[in-house]
Amino acid sequence: MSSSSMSSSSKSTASNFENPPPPPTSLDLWSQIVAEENQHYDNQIDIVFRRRKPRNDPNNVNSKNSHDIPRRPSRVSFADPIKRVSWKRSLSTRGRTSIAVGASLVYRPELKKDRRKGKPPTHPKGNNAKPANFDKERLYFQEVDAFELMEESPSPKKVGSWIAGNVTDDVPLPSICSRLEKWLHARRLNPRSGPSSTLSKILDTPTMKLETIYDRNDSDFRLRSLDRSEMEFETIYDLDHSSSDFRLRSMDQSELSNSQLQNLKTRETRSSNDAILIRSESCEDIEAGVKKLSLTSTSSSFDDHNNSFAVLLETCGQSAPSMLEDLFSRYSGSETVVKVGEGTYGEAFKVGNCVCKIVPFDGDFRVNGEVQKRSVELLEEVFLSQTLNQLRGSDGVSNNLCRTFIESIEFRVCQGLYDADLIRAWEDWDRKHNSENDHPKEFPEQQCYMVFVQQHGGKDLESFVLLNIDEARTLLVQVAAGLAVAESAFEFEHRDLHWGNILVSRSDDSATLQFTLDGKNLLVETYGLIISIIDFTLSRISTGGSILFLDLSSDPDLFKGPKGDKQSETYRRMKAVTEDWWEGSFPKTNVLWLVYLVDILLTKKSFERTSKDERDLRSLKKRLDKYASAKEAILDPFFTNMFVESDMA
Ligand SMILES: Nc1ncnc2c1ncn2[C@@H]1O[C@H](COP(=O)(O)OP(=O)(O)OP(=O)(O)O)[C@@H](O)[C@H]1O
Repeated sequence: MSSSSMSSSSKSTASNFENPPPPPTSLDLWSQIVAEENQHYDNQIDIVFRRRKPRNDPNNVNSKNSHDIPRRPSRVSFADPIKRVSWKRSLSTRGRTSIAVGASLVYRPELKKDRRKGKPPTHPKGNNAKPANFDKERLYFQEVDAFELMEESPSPKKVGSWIAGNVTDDVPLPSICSRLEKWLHARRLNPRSGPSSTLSKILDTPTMKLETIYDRNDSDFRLRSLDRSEMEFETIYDLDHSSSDFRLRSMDQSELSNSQLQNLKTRETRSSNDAILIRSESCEDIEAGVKKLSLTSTSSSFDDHNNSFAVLLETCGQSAPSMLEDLFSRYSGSETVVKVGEGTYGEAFKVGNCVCKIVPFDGDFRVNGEVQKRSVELLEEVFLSQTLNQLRGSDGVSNNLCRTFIESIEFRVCQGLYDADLIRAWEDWDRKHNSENDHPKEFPEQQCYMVFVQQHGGKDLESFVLLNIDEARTLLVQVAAGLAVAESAFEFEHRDLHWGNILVSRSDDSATLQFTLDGKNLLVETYGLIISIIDFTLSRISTGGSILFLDLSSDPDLFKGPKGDKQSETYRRMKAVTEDWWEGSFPKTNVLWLVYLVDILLTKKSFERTSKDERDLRSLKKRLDKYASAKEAILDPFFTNMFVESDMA
């Protein structure tokens, strides 16, 4: 990273704090608390760098063309000096984490250095970070809760200082009084105030309808304390879907693999005999939900972790993790498994007609130089993918439909070793492409994986060879129309639409593709190309009940990429547009990625084109600047000329 890019980035950060975003008007107290928390956490934060490596793909003819600009320099990770890493995404500070959960979660503090929202950390990086001090932290949260108890008890009117401006003084506060509870209460009254929370999302999300109970003595649910001897094979999260309540049952040891048993034993021992039950039930009373989650009383951070793990399992329709081998054999048939790509977190394998993206999670060691994702983060990615799946229309008639977002076929929690076929596929790919990821044979037997089974979307744009301007144009129109549809349906913003996240495949099946935008149909020419958008890690979406987003303000390095590099400039432009308030809806970010895409086509991809084609692309880029959303952009003549048919005015 050049020092000039560093300084420009820090300048932009400073100005953002001088001019805070307007919408969350009542966050003063919140900011104070976060600031105080950050002080307490400063010593625990560690920066690692999320990599998007430049590929040395010998088949990538584009890398040899005259339009190429030099690859951005890689830099060395603090975590593993052998690995190349890029400036991109130091998502060790991944923000799609609940404030509420984050405040209590310290179950692996040596790894999770900065899980809270707020200002970028100013602490020492990497190995210089000091070890966590849990006593201080415990004391701090006790103080915070004690303070709020005092504040609430005498007069509910004091809530005015906490809740956003449109909340009246006569709203009674719930008797429960942790920071989390009060925040959730405020959020219910004013859903747009304050940062969002995974936990509240789980409680709020209408599609999930779940309730979590930590009551080991509640006879209604036939739960009881398990004694030590039973803990050998207890609490396997076996959720009996045949009854209205899911019931926990003991599973026989023979039903589980050794690794599953060991892992579950470990989890349960950590939970100190608390049984966890998940019921499929609407959660109408947020306070009741909060009470039951009870983050402040008896439950430990391990409970929270186990809770999201259990919810993740339930969301995937599982009672216990599967073996990778079993999952893959369901899809592969007689075909061999082939690795098709890798990302910072995921390894993608083609199996039959699908791609399985395997993401290790919840382990307490780094993978590919990164802190592993946690159950709760995967849960949100699953929600997000499920929501985007709805655009495919399988849930019935809708006003907004498209097939541009990769289809998620199944989500599966797995555990155990990579089997021989997967190892072979991984090593084959490594020989050809020189993998930058850790060899999966190093992973322990207890390692958990989230497997996203997806439609095979083809090759990413970085390595795909475009033949002519028609292919470039259909690519642009499909991306723009897809974004417009998702924007309209779910206020969706991708926020990371670089050329590794756009997949391209050739197909003679469909000369045209239909999009439905606000009830109006439009048909676009494909010229034999089908585009699929992947990787929703940074995306923002509104599911109706909740907003899922990644708080990039806690990831300052994302904005420190090389000056002049189109991708890093796009992150910086997004930051300027959002004013670092990532929860907000800013469809302009989609337009910024369209601009990036035009730039990429002009400067990094070679295909048959005339100078008029280049002029057209350049003037499109100029016009894009004035559009506030993909929905506006799609009405540009560059795109409408590609419509074969359209109901749109
Ligand atoms: N459905 C798919 N079809 C075909 N290839 C895919 C698919 N999903 C992923 N890939 C390949 O795997 C690569 C990595 O996938 P992806 O970007 O989703 O992983 P990631 O770990 O989330 O990456 P990132 O580093 O951006 O976080 C992609 O660039 C692509 O080449």
